Amino acid sequence: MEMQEQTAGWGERWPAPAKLNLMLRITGRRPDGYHLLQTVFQIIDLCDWITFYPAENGRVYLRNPIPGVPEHEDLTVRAANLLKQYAGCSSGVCIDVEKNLPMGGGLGGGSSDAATALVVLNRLWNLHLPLEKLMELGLQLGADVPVFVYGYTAWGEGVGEELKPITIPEQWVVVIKPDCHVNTKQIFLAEELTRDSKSITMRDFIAGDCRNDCLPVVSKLYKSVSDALDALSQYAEARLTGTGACVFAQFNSEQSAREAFSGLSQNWSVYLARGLNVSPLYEKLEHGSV
Ligand SMILES: C[C@](O)(CO)[C@H](O)COP(=O)(O)OP(=O)(O)OC[C@H]1O[C@@H](n2ccc(N)nc2=O)[C@H](O)[C@@H]1O
Ligand SMILES: Nc1ncnc2c1ncn2[C@@H]1O[C@H](COP(=O)(O)OP(=O)(O)OP(=O)(O)O)[C@@H](O)[C@H]1O
Repeated sequence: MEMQEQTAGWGERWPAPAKLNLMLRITGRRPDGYHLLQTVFQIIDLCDWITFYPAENGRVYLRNPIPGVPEHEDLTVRAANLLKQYAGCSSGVCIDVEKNLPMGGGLGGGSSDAATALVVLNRLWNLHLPLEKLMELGLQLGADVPVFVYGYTAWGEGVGEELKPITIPEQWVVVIKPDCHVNTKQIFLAEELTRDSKSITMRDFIAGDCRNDCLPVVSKLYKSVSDALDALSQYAEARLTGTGACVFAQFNSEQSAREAFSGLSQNWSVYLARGLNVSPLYEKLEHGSV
């Protein structure tokens, strides 16, 4: 029995879901240059999958490093090391990331990988850190990490770390990944970016105010993003997630989403997904063995 408790969860696949920013307003800028936002993060069912294996001598390493990302910079490795350092933990881990989410797409894949590492290793290493502490550690890795630790579709303010629950219909979505990587920093540094949007309420958002202030800058700099928006607009209202490059549209029925998906797949890299109110990571934690 004791043995089983020690090994449960190791060697299992844990989901790291993507998010969409259903709206994104920039309401100001902090003295350190970071932008103050209002956003709605919706978790979707497209996922990376992460497996953790015990490792000797406190080593933290990747089974398969992502091409182009040095191992020590990988967000899962950084998350594991941060957790070890904060908790004074001497355990090790070998991390296997099955990467499905496009990088630099505005879907938050790297951030979600980091959040899954924080939440699952907290359990596997028996650290018992509270969720708030994991969110705080996550924020040191990136502005999108806290929402994935939180694990619910949320209304976000601050730089995205002040989160409140919001329940949204779990609609079908079609996501296009244009063939470019958008550099988040470049967009936030752009002179022409609107930084003084008025704050809105959840009610304004639900009534249809879902502008993304990054859209004009991104579609001007990246033609393939504006082309993708045009293509998707033939089926439904198309929006940008985060700073892009991905664009998405919501559909009320699976059939209408599938029609758009098929129509677009010939010319675009497209994903069909479902909006969720609860992260699949938490579904697994509640029903799984850890
Ligand atoms: C655009 C969003 O995806 C919306 O969810 C996030 O705000 C961006 O989150 P992220 O990719 O985790 O970004 P980070 O890695 O924290 O930041 C990348 C760079 O973008 C700029 N940045 C980011 C977030 C923010 N609120 N203001 C900023 O000015 C900073 O220059 C930062 O160095
Ligand atoms: N495990 C990881 N998965 C993806 N990217 C990683 C990872 N570790 C480090 N990175 C780095 O982080 C960068 C951003 O990746 P990510 O997938 O989070 O982009 P994104 O979808 O644009 O995120 P966001 O919506 O947070 O801006 C990558 O280009 C890569 O250099």
